[in-house]
Amino acid sequence: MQLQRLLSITRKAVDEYRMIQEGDHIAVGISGGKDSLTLLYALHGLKRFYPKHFELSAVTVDLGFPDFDLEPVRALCADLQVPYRIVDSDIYHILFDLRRESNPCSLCAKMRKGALNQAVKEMGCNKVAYGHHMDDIIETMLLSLIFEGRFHSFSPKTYLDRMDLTVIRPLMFLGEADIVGFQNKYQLPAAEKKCPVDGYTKRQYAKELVLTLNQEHPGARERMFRAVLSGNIQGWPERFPNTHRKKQPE
Ligand SMILES: Nc1ncnc2c1ncn2[C@@H]1O[C@H](COP(=O)(O)OP(=O)(O)OP(=O)(O)O)[C@@H](O)[C@H]1O
Repeated sequence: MQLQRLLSITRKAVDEYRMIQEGDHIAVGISGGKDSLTLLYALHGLKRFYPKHFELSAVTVDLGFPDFDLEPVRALCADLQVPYRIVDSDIYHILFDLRRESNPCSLCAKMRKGALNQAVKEMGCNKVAYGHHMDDIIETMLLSLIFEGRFHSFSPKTYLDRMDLTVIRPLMFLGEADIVGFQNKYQLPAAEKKCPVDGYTKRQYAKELVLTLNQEHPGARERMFRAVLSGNIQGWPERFPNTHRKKQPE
């Protein structure tokens, strides 16, 4: 995928869900993986021509995984002239050495988000951007259906009251395959994942389920995504379709 296409699809999400306002300071949450590095490129590119001016920073909560090297990410941020902060944490040590958790994902996410939001606030940002994409949204919807008995997925834009911080997900219209294509084309320095439970999670199960459903019923993946968009899911903001590239009110 070309940078131009990435920017166009990102802009569609940003416009239609009014993710960015004049004067925003947005922190990109960087895990080191392909999604968040693609997001960094997307927002860095958008910043150059988007009519609403915003500041961009980047932050990683270092979970403390052995041999996890963030130097290439640091170099990329320096190259793009995006201020970058690494926050050290003991999350790996707590989960895998002390507690020996067999299902560490939800506790890990909770601790990581706490540390990330705190750092973002300290950096003076009012928004934090996550690299979640279309397939993440579909998989989360399926997991919610199967395990919680409700039609739900995370929202494109969420205001966190207690933190006075807004979470945005500008890659929501981008499929994972497009991100892999972008990563390969632009040689993104994605850090190798070291998580012991990778590949054995419920999310992996949902990923494989979507793949199978889509193979057996071509187009099912897109139809599920459309259902999410039009599903009046609790907590989702109003969508302004086709406002893409049209002038928006302040
Ligand atoms: N350690 C972290 N520090 C900062 N931000 C993070 C961290 N981990 C995750 N994030 C943010 O949360 C998003 C979703 O996290 P998740 O663990 O689902 O990532 P992922 O799907 O593996 O994406 P990626 O390819 O970016 O690792 C990431 O895209 C990123 O924006």
